[in-house]
Amino acid sequence: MSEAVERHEFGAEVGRLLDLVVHALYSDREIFLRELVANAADAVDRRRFEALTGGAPAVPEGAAVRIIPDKAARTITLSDPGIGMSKAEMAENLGTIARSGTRAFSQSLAEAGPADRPSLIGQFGVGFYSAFMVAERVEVTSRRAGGEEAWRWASEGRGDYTLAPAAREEAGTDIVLHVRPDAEEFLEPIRLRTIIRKWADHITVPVLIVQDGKEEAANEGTALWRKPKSEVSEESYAEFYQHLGHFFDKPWATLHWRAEGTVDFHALLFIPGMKPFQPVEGERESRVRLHVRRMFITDEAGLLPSWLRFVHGVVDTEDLPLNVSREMLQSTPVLARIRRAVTNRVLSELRTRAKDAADYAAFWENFGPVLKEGVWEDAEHRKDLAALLRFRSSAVEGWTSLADYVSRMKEGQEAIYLLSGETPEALAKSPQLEGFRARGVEVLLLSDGIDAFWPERLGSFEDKPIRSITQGSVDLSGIAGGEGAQGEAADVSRLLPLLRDALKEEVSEVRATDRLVDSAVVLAAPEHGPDLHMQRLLQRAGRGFGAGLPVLEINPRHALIGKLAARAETGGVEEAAGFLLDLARVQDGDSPRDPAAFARRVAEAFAAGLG
Ligand SMILES: Nc1ncnc2c1ncn2[C@@H]1O[C@H](COP(=O)(O)OP(=O)(O)OP(=O)(O)O)[C@@H](O)[C@H]1O
Repeated sequence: MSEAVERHEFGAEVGRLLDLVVHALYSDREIFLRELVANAADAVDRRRFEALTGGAPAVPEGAAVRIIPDKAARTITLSDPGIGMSKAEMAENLGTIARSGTRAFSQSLAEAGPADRPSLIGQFGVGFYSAFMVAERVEVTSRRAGGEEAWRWASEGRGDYTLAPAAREEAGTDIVLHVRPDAEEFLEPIRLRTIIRKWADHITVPVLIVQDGKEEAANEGTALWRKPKSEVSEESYAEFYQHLGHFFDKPWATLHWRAEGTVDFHALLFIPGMKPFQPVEGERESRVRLHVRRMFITDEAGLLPSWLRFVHGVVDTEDLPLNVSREMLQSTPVLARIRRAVTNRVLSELRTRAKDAADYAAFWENFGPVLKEGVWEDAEHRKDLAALLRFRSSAVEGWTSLADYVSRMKEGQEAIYLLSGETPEALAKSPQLEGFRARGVEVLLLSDGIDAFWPERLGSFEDKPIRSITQGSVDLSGIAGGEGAQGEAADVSRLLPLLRDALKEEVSEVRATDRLVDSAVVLAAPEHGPDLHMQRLLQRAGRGFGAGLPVLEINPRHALIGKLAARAETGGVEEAAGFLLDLARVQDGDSPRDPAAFARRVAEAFAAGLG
């Protein structure tokens, strides 16, 4: 080994990951080619874009990814004139795992069925390592576009890799795979061509297989989105969709159209039929790809608002110059027009599909929470989005819409009521619902994180105000039908001031309520300001201070309150006051202020009850 060769350990997780990739995906080994060709084509696209913006020398005429199998040497070489990698980039990109750890990957691998496994490689950004499924040694020689030196990275896929100075005339990357004895099938040009056809046909950079000095195109490279709809089969759409987003199912919706007029573009968009393994919530920006006259420009043009970031696809326009710069992408009215058109088209598709409740539910369960973000942050589309929302409800099974809720509202009911919290199961059992149930008034049950936020922004639907039932006092007396709370109400006029006094540090008000039936107490939020769920979120974020104190509501028809009201004459309700507050907290899924003391008291009471 020459002195210039540096030996490096892999980042801590790489070794284990390599092992996982090589063994778990053995039967899908052919995807190594898809991954390496996709990386090479990406590198060409990236160089093209950097050249436009002045950073890198232009991509040479006739740029292509070349695959060169050599039976005698038992190697496969992939060569691309792309952006290349500097020494530091090689160490970073090929020696560590940037995006996600081994644990997340192996967990997903364990959960996924065999058919789904190949797509995980792409989703976790570990495609390069799939080379070791077929190679016992991998050498990567690369020269960064704009750089002077070339470096060679080499590894046998065990604990370490080496980096050494190398030579390469032009910018780009060569990857040499020393094929394992059990993977010789991949030295056959025919086998390679079949794999490219299957996995990489849509790659717009030409992919050539080189044999005996002759080059043969392996991919069709037609831009699928520019073909007329009638010429594209469902399978081609599905393949392209799978290739784009590393999916393995069928898209829930395929939108393929050509816009002509004020702005000219082709678009092919997919709404996935499944949630990606990487939570959508993590990534905020739309990754729809922008092409100009077929050529890939960027996937960071924000072609859709972030609340539609689950949509994948391509928009290809004639109306931008090929040398569009980053600054221009931000300011050009052409893109603003495309954005508007594309957003509206997706919304109209959702509206149409929402007419079939079962079909729409499949979409809603995957991406509903993301769509709700739009109600919160996008004033322009808020109204449209409100009609697309779906909810669990205290009155009906399955999903329901705001329009359906309004159609079921009772005579005299003024508002759309909702309750938000952590899980649908806990919400359905909440004592907050008792009075509403007794009067037959429906309440929408919301359990996504974003639900604490958007209802306030929407404010109303079809002129009916939207109200959280944990906020302020709720007056249900004007609603027709349902008798509400039964039984005699105790006189709590003496009890209330005593409770207020005992709890003055902890609640802003204590009052009688008729919204309870079986429970003795319940907490509510003050009329103005955040509702209870929001208060809890604020508290957890360490911002409870601004949230204000809750209101304690007591049920004068409950035996416990009746007995305390009688005791109020003689005093001694301070201790009971704390207990009532704890009781209300526990009902909402919070901890009592002193859990041990609370538990002791409940045990004593239970024992007394046993006689
Ligand atoms: N031929 C290449 N030319 C330039 N850079 C490359 C090349 N191949 C790989 N890289 C770099 O190495 C990184 C790691 O590649 P890998 O396939 O493991 O993950 P990824 O490409 O980030 O993920 P995904 O394949 O899911 O998009 C790439 O992001 C890229 O920066």
